[in-house]
Amino acid sequence: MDDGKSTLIGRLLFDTKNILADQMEAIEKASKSRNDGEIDLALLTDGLRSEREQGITIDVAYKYFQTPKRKFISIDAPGHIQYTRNMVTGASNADLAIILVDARQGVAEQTRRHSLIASMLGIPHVVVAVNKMDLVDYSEDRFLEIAQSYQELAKKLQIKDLTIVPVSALNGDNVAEASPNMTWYTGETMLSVLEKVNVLSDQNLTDGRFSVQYVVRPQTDEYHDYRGYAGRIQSGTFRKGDRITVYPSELTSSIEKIELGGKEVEEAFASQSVTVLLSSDIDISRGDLIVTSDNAQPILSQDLETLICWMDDRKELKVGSKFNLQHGTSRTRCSVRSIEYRVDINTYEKIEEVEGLKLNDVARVVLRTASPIAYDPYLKNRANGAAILIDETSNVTVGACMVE
Ligand SMILES: Nc1nc2c(ncn2[C@@H]2O[C@H](COP(=O)(O)OP(=O)(O)OP(=O)(O)O)[C@@H](O)[C@H]2O)c(=O)[nH]1
Repeated sequence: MDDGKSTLIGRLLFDTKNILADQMEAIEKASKSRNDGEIDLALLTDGLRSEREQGITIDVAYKYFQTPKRKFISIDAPGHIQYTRNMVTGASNADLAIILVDARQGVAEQTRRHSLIASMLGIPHVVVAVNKMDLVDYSEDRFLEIAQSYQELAKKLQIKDLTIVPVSALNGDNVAEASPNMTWYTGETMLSVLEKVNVLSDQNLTDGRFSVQYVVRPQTDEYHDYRGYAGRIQSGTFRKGDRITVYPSELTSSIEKIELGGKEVEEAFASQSVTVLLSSDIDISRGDLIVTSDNAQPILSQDLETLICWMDDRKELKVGSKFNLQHGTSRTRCSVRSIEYRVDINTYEKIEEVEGLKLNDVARVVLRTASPIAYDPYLKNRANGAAILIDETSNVTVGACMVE
């Protein structure tokens, strides 16, 4: 909290000229009414803050910006512990996580928690912004001290690609432009890291997974033979003629037609929403998973070993607790068979013999589902390896699961 998240995002938008003239005017006006009269870039993201103060539950805030090299979506995961839930839901399909550290405080509990979650979520690239360098006289020694303690943490979490940048979000040092105040730093600016990071290799582009959202069956004579399956491709590519297997039934067929935005296409790939028609009439319903037969197949099972981030502040997760498990478009009941261990947030050690999970606890939990689900291990396929736990009575999301 208050590490400078809003200011950093504001600075990125400002320096990359992604702020509209009218927004800028409003910010200048609002800043003038404050005592120091300096432009407060945090005001850009402050719509969020006033909502939060009114106690309205906000979900993840998305901000879009671009440079000549790339388009970005920034997902704001507010820093307070209670907001970890937003971080989990927002971050499971993120390519890169920026973790902010206040240079005066160094690596804090929140840094450890967010880093653990980034690593659990398999976010492939982590950039640590050591912020407020202006408040520590742009000291190289202070930066190196923080960088070293973060590197130790990163090693334990097996974070693969790590970059640590000293910045001042307020003044713009090393955000989009190299800092004249930290000539000892010879690495890249934050923006240049964001622009160069290789994200294509992070997606699973081979294993076709398509979770059926609707069965399309127009009730008119003209279309009486039409039977399409609409949904979003979670991973991989689907081509006309591909052999497919449907889960959980394991019935097979092949793709006759793919429709994208009302037009027929030869192929479609991850994150596109399409309607698929098959060459034979097999029984498929909402929640089924269509898979390309010639690639790796998912695991079909009722027993799931998962890493869970528990998000309920009222109830604890206990052995025997029952939930609805939402995986892709399928929903099934499940119960907790065992809690193997909980992860200590400070040392990342495994604590065994755990009675129950409290808000924000991260643990390894074995679940048993009422009907089999077709999943992939999360680290192989993030889209088809993640699921959420839903409270049966309140219908609220109470846990995020990464299937192992
Ligand atoms: N001196 C200095 N102050 C900064 C810097 N970055 C942010 N601040 C100040 O730190 C305070 C908190 O900044 P915010 O951007 O609102 O922090 P936040 O992390 O978004 O805070 P929450 O939204 O409450 O989680 C503000 O007063 C900022 O002006 C910096 O690089 N240097």
